[in-house]
Amino acid sequence: MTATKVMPLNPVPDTGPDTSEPGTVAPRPVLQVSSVDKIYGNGTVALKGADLTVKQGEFVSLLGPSGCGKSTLLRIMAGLGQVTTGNVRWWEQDYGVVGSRGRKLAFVFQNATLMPWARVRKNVRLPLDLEHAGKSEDVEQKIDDALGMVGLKGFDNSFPRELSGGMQMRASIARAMVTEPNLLLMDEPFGALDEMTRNKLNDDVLKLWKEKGWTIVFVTHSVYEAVYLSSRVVVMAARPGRIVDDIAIEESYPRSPNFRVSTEFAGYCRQVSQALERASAMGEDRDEERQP
Ligand SMILES: Nc1ncnc2c1ncn2[C@@H]1O[C@H](COP(=O)(O)OP(=O)(O)OP(=O)(O)O)[C@@H](O)[C@H]1O
Repeated sequence: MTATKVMPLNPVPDTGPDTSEPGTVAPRPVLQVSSVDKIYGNGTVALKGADLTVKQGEFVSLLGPSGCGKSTLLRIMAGLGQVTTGNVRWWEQDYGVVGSRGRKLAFVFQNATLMPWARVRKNVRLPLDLEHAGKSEDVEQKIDDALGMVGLKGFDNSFPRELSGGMQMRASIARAMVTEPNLLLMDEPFGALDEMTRNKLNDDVLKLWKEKGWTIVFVTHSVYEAVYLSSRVVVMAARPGRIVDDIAIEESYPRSPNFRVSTEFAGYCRQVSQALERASAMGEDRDEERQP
C-alpha cells in the first residue's frame, strides 16, 4: 500500500473551496462522523457510536490506549474502510466530492512506506503519476517545492535506504504534499523516531499546516506530542472503541519550543494524561466484566 491515497477527480458540482479564515467566517466542517459503528468480520466492535466533527483549519489528535479504534476511525475518515452503521460526510457532502477542487485528502501512514527500489524523486512523484499528471514543468516544480518544504532539497536522487528514518518520513510527507491536499490524515507518523527528530518534525508539520491552511487529523500515542501540536485532543476508550473526551488546547500558534517547557504545557499534559487514564480504566472495566 502506498503512503498517499490519491482520490480521483469527480464530476460533481463544485461549490468552491472553503476559504474561510479563522476570525472572519465560522469555519465549515471538513469531516463529520455521525453515530458510526464499525464491526469487523471477526465480530470485533472497533467503534461504537463515534461522533466527531472536524472543522476547517483544525489540528485534531486522536489519542487512546492500544486497540481503541484510532486507526479504524482514521481509515474511515479517509474512505479506506466501510462503516457498519452511521455515516461520514466530507466537506458536508458525500464521498464523491473528495478529490475535487479544494477537497483533496492525503493519508500518511505509520511507516514511510517508500518504494525501496525507487529514488526519492520517483517516490514523491508517485501520486502525480497515478493521477496521470504527465511530465510537465508544473509537475517537476510541484516535486521540487514539496522536497524543499520538507527539507529534502538535494536528496532527489537518493534511494530510501540512504536516508535516515526522519528523512524517510519527510519524503513520505512530501509525497502527500504534491497532491496539494486540504485534509491530511496522519496515522502515528513519527512514532518510530527518536525524540529530537520527532520534535523537529512536529515543528515542521505545524509550520506547513499553517502555511498551507491544512486541516489535520493526527493519531498518536504521545500525550506530549498531542498537546504540542493540537488545537483539540480527542481521547478514545477501548472495548468498544469510542470517543470519551474532547479537550481544547487553547494555546495560540505558532507554538515555539518554549511552549514545551511552559506551565501551560504541563497543565494541559496533566489534563490529557488524566483523561487518558480514565479512558484506559474504562476499557479495563469491560475486561473485568467479562471475567468468569
Ligand atoms: N482488519 C481487522 N479485522 C479484525 N479486527 C481488526 C482489524 N483491524 C483492527 N481490528 C481490531 O479493531 C480494534 C481497533 O483496532 P485499531 O487498529 O483501530 O486500534 P488502534 O487504537 O489504532 O490501536 P493501536 O494504538 O494499537 O494502533 C482492535 O481490537 C483490533 O484488533
